[in-house]
Amino acid sequence: MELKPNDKLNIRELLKDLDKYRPKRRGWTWREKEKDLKMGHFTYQDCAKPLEQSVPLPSAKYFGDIDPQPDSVITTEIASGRFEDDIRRMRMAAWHGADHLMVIRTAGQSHFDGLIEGTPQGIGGIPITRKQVRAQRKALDLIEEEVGRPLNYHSYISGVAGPEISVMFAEEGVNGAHQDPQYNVLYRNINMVRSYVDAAEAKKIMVWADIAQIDGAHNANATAREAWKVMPELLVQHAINSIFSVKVGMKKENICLSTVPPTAPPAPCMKLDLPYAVALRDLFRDYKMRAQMNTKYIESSTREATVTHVLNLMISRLTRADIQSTITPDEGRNVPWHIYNMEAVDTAKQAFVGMDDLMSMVQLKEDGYLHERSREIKERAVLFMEEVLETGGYFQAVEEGFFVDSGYYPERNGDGISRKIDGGIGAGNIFERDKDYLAPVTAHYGYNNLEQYDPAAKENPSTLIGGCTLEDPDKIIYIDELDETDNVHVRLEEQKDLMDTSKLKPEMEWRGDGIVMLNMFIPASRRVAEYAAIEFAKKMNLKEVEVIHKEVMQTAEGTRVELKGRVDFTVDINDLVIPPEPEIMSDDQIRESIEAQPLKIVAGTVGEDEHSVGLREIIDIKHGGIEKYGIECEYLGTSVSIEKLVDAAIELNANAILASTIISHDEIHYKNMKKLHEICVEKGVRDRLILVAGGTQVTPELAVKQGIDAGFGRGTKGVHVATFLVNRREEMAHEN
Ligand SMILES: Cc1ncc(COP(=O)(O)O)c(/C=N\CC[C@H](N)C(=O)O)c1O
Repeated sequence: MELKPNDKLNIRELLKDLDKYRPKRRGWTWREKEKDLKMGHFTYQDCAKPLEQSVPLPSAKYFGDIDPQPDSVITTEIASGRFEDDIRRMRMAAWHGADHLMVIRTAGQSHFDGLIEGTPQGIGGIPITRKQVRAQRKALDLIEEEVGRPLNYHSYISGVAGPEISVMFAEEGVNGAHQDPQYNVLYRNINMVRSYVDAAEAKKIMVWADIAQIDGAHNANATAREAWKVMPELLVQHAINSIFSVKVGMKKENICLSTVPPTAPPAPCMKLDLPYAVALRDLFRDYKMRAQMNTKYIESSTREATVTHVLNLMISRLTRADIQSTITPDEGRNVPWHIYNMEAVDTAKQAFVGMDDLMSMVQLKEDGYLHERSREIKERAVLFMEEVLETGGYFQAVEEGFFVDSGYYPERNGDGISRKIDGGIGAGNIFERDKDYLAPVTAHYGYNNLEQYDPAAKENPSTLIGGCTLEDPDKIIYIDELDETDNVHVRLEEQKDLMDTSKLKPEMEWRGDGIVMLNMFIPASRRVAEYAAIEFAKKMNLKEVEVIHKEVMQTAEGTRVELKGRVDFTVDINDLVIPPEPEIMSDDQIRESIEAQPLKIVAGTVGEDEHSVGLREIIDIKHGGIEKYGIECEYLGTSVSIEKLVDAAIELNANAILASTIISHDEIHYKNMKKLHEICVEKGVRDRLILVAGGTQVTPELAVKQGIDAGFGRGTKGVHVATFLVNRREEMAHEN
């Protein structure tokens, strides 16, 4: 299979021969930094090798459509619950610049004490199964070919089945995984002895597979009553998982500390979060930093979340982020929708390239508040660790509720998460290995009496069985489906009307869900506005209408309301009347036509409007404007009356009038177009003048309805206008 940019990824095709699929490689891939990267007019210092195909930022069009890629790996979290839909989201995210696709697991998979098989639908994420992992890794093999950059596939090796999942991930070429026994203990109440024994095994296998590890410290940020209070303990949590991983044999460049700036505005978050970020990177300078965005202080305003996340990105830029994980700005109101995954990836890309080479201009002060606060956090962390040791070690400290206490250590409020050493899920099921214990497998932690059969096997255990599944994937028992009703084939059958057909339905979470969003301002108080908005949406025949965001503009004057609702109908592409894309002639064709028959225009920004940039770009030769074709342009400036524009055209015997109509309040742009047409008719020159209007809010079809010859909207370039003028003059010559 090969992906073509204009063809959808064929899920059915992808699912074929999954039993024969083998991963192309093992291990994590970091971005290739390119020093002095030249793109367009600019040189970048903190960027990586560009993509071969991508979706640039909207404003890239002003800079020759460049799409510089920051040097940090960028993560997007994928969580729809249907892996077949997630694959499309992964492709979109990869085109927007994500190279770390992190797949959230279905709720509670941590408590499954074995592997799940097949393709059941998940809740808030997918049940991580071999088949789903294979399908997604196989898809990423194709997607990385089309964007031209390796893509890291990631999910979680936590929970009761951690070791089993780590083996499956190693077999399936998974590139990154969360693995932190503290997560099991604190947040999933899995027995701590079991969790550390399992973690040793899982990490050993991750080492073999070169899987990059992300720890679970970020969870304390989200769980603590006041996130900034757990900063000392977070350093301790990072230390525990990091050194445990090193002891198991994990290399430090694969140990990624998961760190979240703990606060968000209106707190003075830079003042609170930057010292912590500095302290962390100071203590753990040999390890990788996986910067996460704040998920705790996030509400239903995607705007507010985005600003908070840009501040988080600034901390990353001021310190270090080897992996920049992104949180969708709609995290605070529902399961992330794919359009917001792209927003989050774009926010990271945009902020990072916007802050390119920042540290060549600014420096973090090494004295004063920043230094003192950072040092104080480290001191508190050391004291915390010392007390853990005094109290009898980690297990004892957990039992005494040391962790996620709402006090700022050494302040204690006695409300930490306490777990019994002999309690929790999986308690009491750790057994000492017998003297003759043997496991002929390549990656295995601890006592393994291989010499009893072959002393040489100690270096290469699986030689005893001719290779285990890590050497011989044909030994993997691949199970296709276990549930005949809850699987991807049933879902695809349900969706068949919307796949490979001309029928379209809007979607937010899943293909065919019909979900749309509405944004409206209601001039009423919050409660009234909410219920009025629902009523409007219902009258628009939306189903299951739900308000997903309310924002007071002023308590009495009005409220902004965002809603979601469902449409039940489809639109057939074949029924759409799509006007042809404006054709453009080659530069030479235009020049030849103008040389053969000179063309003169008058232009101005009409009405009481001072915007001039857009029109100048359409006209001026230095912007690739129409002057470059030899068209003679008489520019009358801004705030030009319609009458003056027409009189100038008559006086100069021009062929055309170009009116810039940027302001669109009260449809003034269309009113001015209508007036332009009418004045030309009144003066008896309408049939010899080409009338063109342009502006960012101009819809071509509506412009022509005002009587002018053409309207040009956002993104128009000189070549579009020049092509139109040449063609329209030709038409008029035939008409007269
Ligand atoms: C160490 C660890 N293991 C497993 C899980 C989740 O695993 P279950 O939900 O199946 O228990 C988590 C959760 N956080 C990861 C999402 C976060 N938004 C992130 O980007 O890190 C975790 O931190």
